[in-house]
Amino acid sequence: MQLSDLAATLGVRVVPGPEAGDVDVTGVSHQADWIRPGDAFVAIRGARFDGHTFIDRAVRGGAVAVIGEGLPDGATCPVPYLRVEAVRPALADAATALAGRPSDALRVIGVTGTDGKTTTSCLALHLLREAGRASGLLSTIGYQLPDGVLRQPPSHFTTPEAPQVQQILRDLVEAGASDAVVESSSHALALDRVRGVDYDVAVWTNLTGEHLDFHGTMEQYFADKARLVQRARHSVLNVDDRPWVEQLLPMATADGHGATTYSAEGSAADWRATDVVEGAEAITFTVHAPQGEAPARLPMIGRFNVANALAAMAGVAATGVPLDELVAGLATFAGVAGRMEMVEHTDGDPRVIVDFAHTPPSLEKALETVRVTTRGRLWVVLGSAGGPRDPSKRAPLGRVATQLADHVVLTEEDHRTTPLQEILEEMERGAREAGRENYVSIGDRTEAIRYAVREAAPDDTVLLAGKGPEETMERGTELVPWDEVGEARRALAARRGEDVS
Ligand SMILES: CC(=O)N[C@H]1[C@@H](OP(=O)(O)OP(=O)(O)OC[C@H]2O[C@@H](n3ccc(=O)[nH]c3=O)[C@H](O)[C@@H]2O)O[C@H](CO)[C@@H](O)[C@@H]1O[C@H](C)C(=O)N[C@@H](C)C(=O)N[C@H](CCC(=O)O)C(=O)O
Ligand SMILES: Nc1ncnc2c1ncn2[C@@H]1O[C@H](COP(=O)(O)OP(=O)(O)OP(=O)(O)O)[C@@H](O)[C@H]1O
Repeated sequence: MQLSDLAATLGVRVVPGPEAGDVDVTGVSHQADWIRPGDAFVAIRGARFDGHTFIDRAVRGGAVAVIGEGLPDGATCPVPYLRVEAVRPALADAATALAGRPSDALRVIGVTGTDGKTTTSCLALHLLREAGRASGLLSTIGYQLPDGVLRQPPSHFTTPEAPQVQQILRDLVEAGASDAVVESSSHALALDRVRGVDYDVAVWTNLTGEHLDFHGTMEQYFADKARLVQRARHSVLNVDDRPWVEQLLPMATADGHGATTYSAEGSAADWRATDVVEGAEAITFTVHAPQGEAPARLPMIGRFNVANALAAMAGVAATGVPLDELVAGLATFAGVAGRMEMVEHTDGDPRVIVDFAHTPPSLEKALETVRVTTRGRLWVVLGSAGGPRDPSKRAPLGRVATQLADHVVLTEEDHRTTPLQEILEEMERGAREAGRENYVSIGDRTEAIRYAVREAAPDDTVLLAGKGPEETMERGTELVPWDEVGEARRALAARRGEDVS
């Protein structure tokens, strides 16, 4: 694409560099180290750096133009400069145009919400594939083309920046995909990372207090997430997500857009689940849909996964897949790593479950649902993240854990540069304020897991909460490899007296 055409797309004029004449722009990046020859570099003023500082590095990497909100006083640019009003929308618009607007050629289902995004996205992908659609996924766990291989984009976001989003959608189109599921975080919606995505369907799971360190207030968090529902031609909304659903419905149906509702808790809705039976390894229920009703089996544990299943089914149904195919697809879902993942065990071992719940509401739901299928006592091992993460959830996590589990082991979870002792004390305070004393604090997570697994009886369940599938632990400024399921396996082996040194 010629730079003059890109400038026209962004509605701005080019400030020429020392060389006269137009240039061909072949890509775009906001990260100087990722620039390939022919790219435009987008200079973002961030929290830590001004991207303009990296112009020389980007040009050495082959950048042929720079897009930004204005050069710093006295600075010059060795290549043409496009001055825009707002740099993040420009990054998205440039990336979308350069990728050839790939989402126009796809049916796109966007999934947002505080909890359940990844599970719902993976379920939706599975249902689409079982219905015979060549489909892809962009999610916290990585991205998948129709070949089903899980790949990682260069930055580890739920939803990466616009150039990667658009590149992945482009790759999907080139790989022959007809459908895409895009897990769309509130950060991505607020920071215009998905601005160029043309959503056919928006799926909303729920909204609870999280990420307020970024959004500031619940109202802003809601408004940022609601952008997805406003943009999509059809929305799938959770009527149990009060009070937000009342505000969402009119937003979703403005501009002649459609909406369907779902409820896993027996409320009136287009999609409902009744006769829910939670088993040790699967949940069965009757699904009531606009097309009729059918018995369904979901091979997962966790009552909230009924809501995720309804959300995914309603989202995929909105793209034209019939109910019988959805129900058949549900029965063959293999689950998502680190979400209610059961660790294999032998007779005499307690049941150990690894789950990603890291907010007080999701921990509450996780403990409630695990309790239903626990014959003996319920243990939970958990921590709370430090550094920039919201400190206000530490005491509620301590309270919820000690109120709903019989035994609680408080431990580390990415404390970063926050003193671990400070986090443990806040969680202990939450427990004490609830009048609970059923906890111990063991800072080292390996030791904490070994303690709970060793002390638990065969009928007990040990829930390892908060780390889920994460592959690293942030201790101080150190990033150490982490494998929660591996830790659980070694703890079970140690309990059986095997050598795990
Ligand atoms: C709050 C937030 O989202 N900030 C984002 C912001 O960072 P920042 O303002 O600190 O940027 P900066 O590091 O000062 O750099 C400014 C510019 O210089 C560039 N730069 C910087 C250094 C360098 O060596 N070279 C270079 O080119 C950067 O690429 C950037 O364009 O812009 C950066 C560039 O894209 C993002 O990496 C960064 O995400 C931060 C690291 C982050 O933690 N984001 C998380 C919280 C996030 O997005 N999470 C959501 C939700 C997850 C969930 O649902 O749980 C997600 O979608 O993952
Ligand atoms: N519908 C739901 N309601 C409440 N809690 C849920 C729901 N679905 C999943 N959870 C809990 O949240 C955890 C994370 O699930 P999942 O990864 O699907 O959500 P997410 O929204 O993608 O999370 P994140 O934004 O942190 O990546 C699960 O391990 C489970 O404990």
